[in-house]
Amino acid sequence: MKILGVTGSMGMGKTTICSIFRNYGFLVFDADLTVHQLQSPKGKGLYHITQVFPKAVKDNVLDRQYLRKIIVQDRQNLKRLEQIILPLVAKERDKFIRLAQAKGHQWCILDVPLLFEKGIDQLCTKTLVVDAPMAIQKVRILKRGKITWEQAQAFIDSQWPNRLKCKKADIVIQTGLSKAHTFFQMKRLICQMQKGLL
Ligand SMILES: CC(C)(COP(=O)(O)OP(=O)(O)OC[C@H]1O[C@@H](n2cnc3c(N)ncnc32)[C@H](O)[C@@H]1O)[C@@H](O)C(=O)NCCC(=O)NCCS
Ligand SMILES: Nc1ncnc2c1ncn2[C@@H]1O[C@H](COP(=O)(O)OP(=O)(O)OP(=O)(O)O)[C@@H](O)[C@H]1O
Repeated sequence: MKILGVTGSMGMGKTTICSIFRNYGFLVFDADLTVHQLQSPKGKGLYHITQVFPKAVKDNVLDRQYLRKIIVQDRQNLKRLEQIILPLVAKERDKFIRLAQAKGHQWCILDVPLLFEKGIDQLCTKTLVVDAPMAIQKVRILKRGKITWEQAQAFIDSQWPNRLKCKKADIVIQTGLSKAHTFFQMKRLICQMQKGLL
């Protein structure tokens, strides 16, 4: 089975293009969603977070706003959080890959924001980076209203710049124009994948 690693900075369009893959029947592993599941009240990560950040969990619920705040105050807190969560994400990802293989899929897709930073590209047959101009990225993030630009920058700065990722990737999908333009690029790519041309 071939593995396509999908990545890109915050708000570049990873979720959008992965939903196109799903619509075409591909199995997609979503690392951000897995993090959220691991941090849910019954998730395997919550207890460990409580040990390192006692104030971040109240009544068995993770206070995401508090964590975002302490990450902006001290970027080492993001590293500490990664040390707890990323090994658990890796276990879930490996399980997912084994399942996709057992189901006989030709390809499986890994949607992982830290694909290059954490060397997960080594597992992939091909890599894809989703890209858009930074001005568009900023508008998208602020439009969601979930986090401030200062908070967003703490995450963006801890990732490789998107232009570096684009240089390293086998495939780049541009999402700065219309959704129709994104869909057109995706349709061409999926056609190549299905025909075994990639
Ligand atoms: C700090 C937390 C609790 C904030 O939760 P919140 O719901 O507000 O944000 P969410 O998880 O939706 O992430 C927001 C954006 O930040 C990006 N992001 C999350 N963690 C990181 C990180 N360690 N480095 C760079 N970008 C990150 C996400 O890809 C997304 O684009 C959460 O992001 C977290 O637990 N991060 C650590 C886990 C991690 O490293 N995830 C990376 C993906 S494998
Ligand atoms: N041409 C386009 N292609 C893809 N997404 C677009 C396009 N135009 C606008 N968008 C919008 O950009 C927003 C960000 O996309 P998306 O949530 O897929 O990014 P993401 O990379 O998954 O972000 P994050 O890592 O922060 O979760 C979405 O609201 C999406 O609808």
